[in-house]
Amino acid sequence: MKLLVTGGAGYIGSVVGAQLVEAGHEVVVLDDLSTGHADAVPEGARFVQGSLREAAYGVLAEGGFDGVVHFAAKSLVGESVEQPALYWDKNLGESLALFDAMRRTGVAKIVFSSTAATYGEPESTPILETDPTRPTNPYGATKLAIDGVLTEYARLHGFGAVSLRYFNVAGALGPYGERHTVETHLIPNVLAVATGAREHVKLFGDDYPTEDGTCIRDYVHVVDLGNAHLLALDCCTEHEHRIYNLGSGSGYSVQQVVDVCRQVTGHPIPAEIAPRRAGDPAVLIASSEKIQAELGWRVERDLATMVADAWKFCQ
Ligand SMILES: NC(=O)c1ccc[n+]([C@@H]2O[C@H](COP(=O)([O-])OP(=O)(O)OC[C@H]3O[C@@H](n4cnc5c(N)ncnc54)[C@H](O)[C@@H]3O)[C@@H](O)[C@H]2O)c1
Ligand SMILES: O=c1ccn([C@@H]2O[C@H](COP(=O)(O)OP(=O)(O)O[C@H]3O[C@H](CO)[C@H](O)[C@H](O)[C@H]3O)[C@@H](O)[C@H]2O)c(=O)[nH]1
Repeated sequence: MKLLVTGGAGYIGSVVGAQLVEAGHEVVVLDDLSTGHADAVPEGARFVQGSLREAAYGVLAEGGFDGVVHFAAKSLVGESVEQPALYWDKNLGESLALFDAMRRTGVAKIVFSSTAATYGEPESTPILETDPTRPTNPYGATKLAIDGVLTEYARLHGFGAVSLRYFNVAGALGPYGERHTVETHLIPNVLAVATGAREHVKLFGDDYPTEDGTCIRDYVHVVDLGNAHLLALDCCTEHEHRIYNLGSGSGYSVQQVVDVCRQVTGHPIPAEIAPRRAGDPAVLIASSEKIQAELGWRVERDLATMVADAWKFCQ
């Protein structure tokens, strides 16, 4: 397939872009480099620098595209609370420009990066796709709105769309990995202590109603996540919008993640208990049974592998 990969200079887009190239697809990356890096664009992909609003139509109008894999977004929860209008404009507004460009150029197939943040604070775990969606921050609200637009565009314009709701993505694929200038994610922050870039890691809260008092999350290896995209591309069916959770179904506490990082790196990684981070749910675990049953997706890499691969990447 000839695919437009938006956000292919970012963390997940560069890894999955590399997997798409490896699988034999022709990949064109569109990225404005707002949080990505030009040298992260996967080898073998063509790179167009620009925003979705400025450049998506021009690229798709070249012709020959079979589909779009849409990673481009702003995704810092705290920033979204401080600047909600920026998130509505950049996430929903720019996605609408992309979908309009697809409609005008007759490209109907799309796989979209949705998020666990669309669910908000869960009533029960593991979280099912049919559970209530009550985002607790503008980031999650913009992603939920884009999911809603895709449902309508499938019905009204014949899009064949798949939204993948990622839980906590971690790990790397060789030279492609996570290097955000503003890093909020746990594993890269913990590993930054082992590389010497930070003195210690802060653990945000140890008084949650969990066994060790720290938050529990469901981590999924970015390569397993990429495999789900390959399967999703093959199941995009006109007039249909499917939504799948992507997680491992297992939860690890912040404290357990730090312990795995200590084992993998052999570094003591000093940690300091800090106040809770606003808006963090105590436990987020996905049920990924739907994508397993319908597409045959399987998790093949465990937390130690995610940490080991991220560690190789950041050394
Ligand atoms: N990292 C996670 O754990 C996680 C979890 C759930 C969902 N997601 C979603 O996955 C996607 C990728 O996340 P990531 O961690 O790789 O983020 P990232 O910031 O590393 O990558 C996003 C890329 O999109 C580009 N971009 C942003 N807005 C753009 C625009 N309007 N036009 C063109 N390019 C633009 C950025 O420059 C960057 O290269 C995002 O949609 C994010 O919301 C990530
Ligand atoms: O330096 C840090 C960083 C994180 N944490 C804790 O580690 C856990 C995981 O935090 P991350 O920031 O790595 O991930 P989140 O669970 O907050 O966020 C993930 O899930 C969200 C949905 O809830 C969004 O989808 C988001 O993009 C995705 O990264 C949280 O309890 C957080 O408080 C720390 O203790 N110290």
